Amino acid sequence: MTLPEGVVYREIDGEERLATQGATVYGEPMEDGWRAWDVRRSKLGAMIDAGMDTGLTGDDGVLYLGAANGTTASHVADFARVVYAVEFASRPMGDLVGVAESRTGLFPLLKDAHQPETYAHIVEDDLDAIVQDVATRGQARVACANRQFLAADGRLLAAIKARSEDATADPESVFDAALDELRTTYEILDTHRLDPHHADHLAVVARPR
Ligand SMILES: C[S@@+](CC[C@H](N)C(=O)[O-])C[C@H]1O[C@@H](n2cnc3c(N)ncnc32)[C@H](O)[C@@H]1O
Repeated sequence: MTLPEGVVYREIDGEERLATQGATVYGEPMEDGWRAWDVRRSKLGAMIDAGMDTGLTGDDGVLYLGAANGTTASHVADFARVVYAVEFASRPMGDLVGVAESRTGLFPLLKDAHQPETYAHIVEDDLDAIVQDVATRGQARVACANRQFLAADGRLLAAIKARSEDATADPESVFDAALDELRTTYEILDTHRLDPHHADHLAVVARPR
């Protein structure tokens, strides 16, 4: 497995953990400036830990959709060149702004990921990756609407939460429908169920068509 530069496995508190270097954010164990990246609390962390090829190399340009209070976005900002972190709820945004204070490449944007035109003047083009974890209805639609920011060889790294689309439907049929919609805009490179840490979530790696 190739980890992005700036992401390592190392022993923290006597346990081999995925880790990045930066200021603490959510009370995660730390050692020598390295922060344990809790894969139970981070879908991208779980994707990397599962050995998925994310295409991230370190020093990446990233658009993060659904940044919440910055648990995962902070780890990405520890190794990426720039992270545009979109979140539409004001409460987690307050925390995210605090997280960005110690990370010069992290730009919190209080925006709706369904409306990329409202941040297209801020976010640069030709980004290396879109990390998406919006856990809301229309997850494939969000990914397709934001494709414009990706470089031709960029990667969509999305976590699709079945229950956010339909709480009663069989997750597999929800995932099939989401993948079909994604295929209108992306070529699917890999998928992986994130159970048990993230129940009924499908991780997707894709590139623009
Ligand atoms: C599961 S949480 C994200 C957790 C975060 N990715 C992490 O690992 O630290 C989903 C977040 O997406 C946000 N969200 C949902 N729909 C959104 C939208 N249309 N635009 C922006 N943010 C959205 C929610 O407010 C919530 O904070």
